Amino acid sequence: MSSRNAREANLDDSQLVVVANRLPVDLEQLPDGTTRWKRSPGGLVTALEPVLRSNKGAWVGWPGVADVDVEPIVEDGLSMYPVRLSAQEIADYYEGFSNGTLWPLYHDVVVKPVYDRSWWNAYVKVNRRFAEETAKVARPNATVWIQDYQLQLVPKMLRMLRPDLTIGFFQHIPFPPIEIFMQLPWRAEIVEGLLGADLVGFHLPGGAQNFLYLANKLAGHTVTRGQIGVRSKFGEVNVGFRVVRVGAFPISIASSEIDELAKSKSVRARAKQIRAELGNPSRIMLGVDRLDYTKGINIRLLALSELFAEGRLDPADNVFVQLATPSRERVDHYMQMRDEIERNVGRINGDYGEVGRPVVHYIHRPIPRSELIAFFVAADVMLVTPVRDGMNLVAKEYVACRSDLGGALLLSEFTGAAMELRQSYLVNPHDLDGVKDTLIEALTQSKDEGRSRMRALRRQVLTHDVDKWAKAFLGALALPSEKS
Ligand SMILES: O=P(O)(O)OC[C@H]1O[C@H](O[C@H]2O[C@H](CO)[C@@H](O)[C@H](O)[C@H]2O)[C@H](O)[C@@H](O)[C@@H]1O
Ligand SMILES: Nc1ccn([C@@H]2O[C@H](COP(=O)(O)OP(=O)(O)O)[C@@H](O)[C@H]2O)c(=O)n1
Repeated sequence: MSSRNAREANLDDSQLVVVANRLPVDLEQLPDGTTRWKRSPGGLVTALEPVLRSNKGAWVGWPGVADVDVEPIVEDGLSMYPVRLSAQEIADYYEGFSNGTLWPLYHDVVVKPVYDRSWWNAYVKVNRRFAEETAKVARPNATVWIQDYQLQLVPKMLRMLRPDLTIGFFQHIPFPPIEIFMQLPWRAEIVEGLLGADLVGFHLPGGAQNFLYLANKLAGHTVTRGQIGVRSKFGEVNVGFRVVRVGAFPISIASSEIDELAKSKSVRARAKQIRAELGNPSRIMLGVDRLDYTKGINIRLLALSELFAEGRLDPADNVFVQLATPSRERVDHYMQMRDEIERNVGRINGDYGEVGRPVVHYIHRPIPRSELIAFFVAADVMLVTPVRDGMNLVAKEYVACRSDLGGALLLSEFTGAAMELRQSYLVNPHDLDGVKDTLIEALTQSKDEGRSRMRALRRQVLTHDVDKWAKAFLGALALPSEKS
């Protein structure tokens, strides 16, 4: 990594500043006391890192560990400005309010959100720190792009500190139905916080529409009435002398880069080797997720175990590989879910595996990108079964890897990706019989059916990449916003 201290660099970069809870790299403290940087988990980083590197911008975020002072660094044209968080702030702001309150609330209250006033106070305090750090880094009249639910108060706080800036906000998780959002004791503060931006973006028109309604109901502003489109027909909120635009911008991946990587000889060879290592089964099923209760991993396991039990799938000839990145490991619901998943993996292998031939292969650690791509190339059916997901980039990555037009994508209707990937095998993850039947359909599809579906899916993913997403958002942010 060719890095140098950002303060020594010519800071031409602070014209575009991304502000996100995490930096794209996490500082890892090794047992011998030394440290090294590793890639941060999750789709936000997957999507934004290539955009920012090519724009030579700056990134303000937490370096992933508590109580460390890290100097700003420049790496391959990207300047990174670490925000220090204490262990208590991580517990209250990140694990608490962000992931114990907002995450479940915004994901259809799939587990019960906790409303804790001290977590809220920490959220306000940390959001203020992010706003202050950003105010120091951004050049005069710069564009600042704030990311996600952890930082919803930053737009307003930053506008108060730096009225010269153009401020965009993008929400990477679903924006919930109004009646669910109304549970939040601090609902008006969140809506007011977001309205500090010039443009508030969501993956789907539905989320944008919900927010527009709340801007009127909770904050009392006048708003436009028409239906919001995809990258078009933005809604508008009149906030004093300003107009705040509201729009839908479905995020994506660096499609051609992944397509190229997946076509490489080394990845093809590794995919073959993976199949051989798995005992050359006739079908490989794959799941790739952060270990999160929204991802519906247990639904897959349950569907599989019932199909084995009913004799509709032969455990001697079908394997399932679940690659799971550790995530939010100190949050209660995540600990419970991990225990449950690991119990189920053990049970299925106990019931249907043989010595040296498990039916479920479960990896709970991050794996290198090229290895992940080889798994996508090897998989006959990709299982993406979240009960709710903002987008789900994994589904798009799988499609980008299948230039051979092989494979099948089984996709939950409750992901943002389902709006675009209509030719996948769509399922309602709450309907277990439906999931089982559709899985059998995907496993037994004819070659022609599979090729025709994959061709259509690839057309979508390759023509709508992350660059298009960023350009659409930044283009809308650059539109003049004075009241006419
Ligand atoms: O930072 P963590 O707490 O470890 O979590 C990782 C990221 O998870 C979430 O990702 C979301 O963004 C994706 C890209 O837009 C989207 O495809 C996915 O549906 C979302 O769940 C979270 O929103 C990020 O802030 C986290 O960094
Ligand atoms: N074991 C895993 C699982 C996911 N990932 C990556 O993490 C990202 C997950 O993004 P996503 O949009 O599907 O979901 P979130 O984790 O952001 O909620 C994708 O880019 C995956 O390729 C990984 O690198 N290793």
